[in-house]
Amino acid sequence: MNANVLRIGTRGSRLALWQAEWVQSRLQELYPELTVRLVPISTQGDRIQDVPLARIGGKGLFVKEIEEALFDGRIDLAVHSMKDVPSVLPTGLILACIPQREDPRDALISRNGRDFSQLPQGARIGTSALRRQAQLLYRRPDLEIVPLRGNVETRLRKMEEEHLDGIILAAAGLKRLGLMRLISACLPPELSLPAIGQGALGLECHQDNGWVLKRIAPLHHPATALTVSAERSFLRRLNGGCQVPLAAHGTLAGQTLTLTGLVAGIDGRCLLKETVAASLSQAEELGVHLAEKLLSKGADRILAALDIRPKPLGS
Ligand SMILES: NCc1[nH]cc(CCC(=O)O)c1CC(=O)O
Repeated sequence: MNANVLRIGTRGSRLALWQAEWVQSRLQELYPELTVRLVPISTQGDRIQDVPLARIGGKGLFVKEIEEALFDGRIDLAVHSMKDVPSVLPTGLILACIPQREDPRDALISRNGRDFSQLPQGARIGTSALRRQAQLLYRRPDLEIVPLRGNVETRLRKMEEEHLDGIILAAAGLKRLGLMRLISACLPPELSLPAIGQGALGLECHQDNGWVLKRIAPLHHPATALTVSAERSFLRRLNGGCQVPLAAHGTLAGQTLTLTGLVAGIDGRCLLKETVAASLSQAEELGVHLAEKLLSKGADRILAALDIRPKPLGS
C-alpha cells in the first residue's frame, strides 16, 4: 500500500463506476494531496446476465470478488450499492461509511409515458426483482411480469427489443446516470416499497485500516446509516436474500425512526406489510421487532414456502 494512493474497488457497470467516481471526487476535494484510483472488478452477478438472480441464488453476487480484493490487498476501499450487500459481512470487513441516500423509490419507465394507473390491461412489465414483481401483481394481477436482467442500459434496450409496456428500475440509478427524463413515474413506497438499502451507497474496508477509516469519515451520513441499519437488521432476522420478495424502508422524523417492512409471495397473492417506530437509538432492535411482528402474522409460512428459514436472534 502506498501512503498517498487510495485504491477504490468497484463493479464495472456504468452505474457502479459513476458511484465510485463520486466517492473519488469527494476524497480528492477533501485531500488534494491524495491520489485516488479506481479498480474495476468483475463480479459473478455482472457475468451471469441471462438468468434471474433468484435462480442463481447465493449471497453477495455483486460484492464477493470485490471483498476478495480487499482481503488480498489489491484495493483499500470498496464502493457498493447497499441493496447489493448481504446482511452479514465477512469477518474483518466493515461498512465504515454510508453517504447520504439518493431517492430510494422505484421508477416506472413506460411506453408513451403512462403512469402506473394508466397501464393497459395485461401490460407487459420488465423486472427480475421478485420484490417488485410481487408488489406489482398484488396491485395489478393482470400484469405480465417479464424477467429482465442486466445493467441499466441493457434493460432500457430490452424494453424496446421485447416490446415491453414498461420496466421498473431504481430512481437512484437513473438519476445518477442523468436519465431522469426517461422516468414516467416514481412509484410511491405504498405501491412499491423499496429494497433494503436502495438508493444508499456503502463504503467497505478492513475494520482496522485506520488510514482509510479516517479519510472516508467526512462522507458518512448518520441519518442514512441509521435507516439502512434498521432495514438490514430486518433482512438479517428474516435471513432474506434475492430469492424472496422482501422490502423495507426506514424514515426519520425528529428523534423517531419509522420502519415499514413487507414479505410477500412471488405471485403477489399474499402480501404482509407492517410499520413500527422507535427512537433513533433503537435502529437494530426495530428491524428485529418488525421482522418478528411479520413472522407472527404469517410471514413464516410465506418464507417456508420459499424454503427460507428465518434466523433466531444470536444464531
Ligand atoms: N443490482 C441492481 C442495482 N443495485 C443498485 C441499483 C440502483 C442504485 C441504488 O439502489 O443505489 C440497482 C439498479 C436497480 O435496482 O434498478
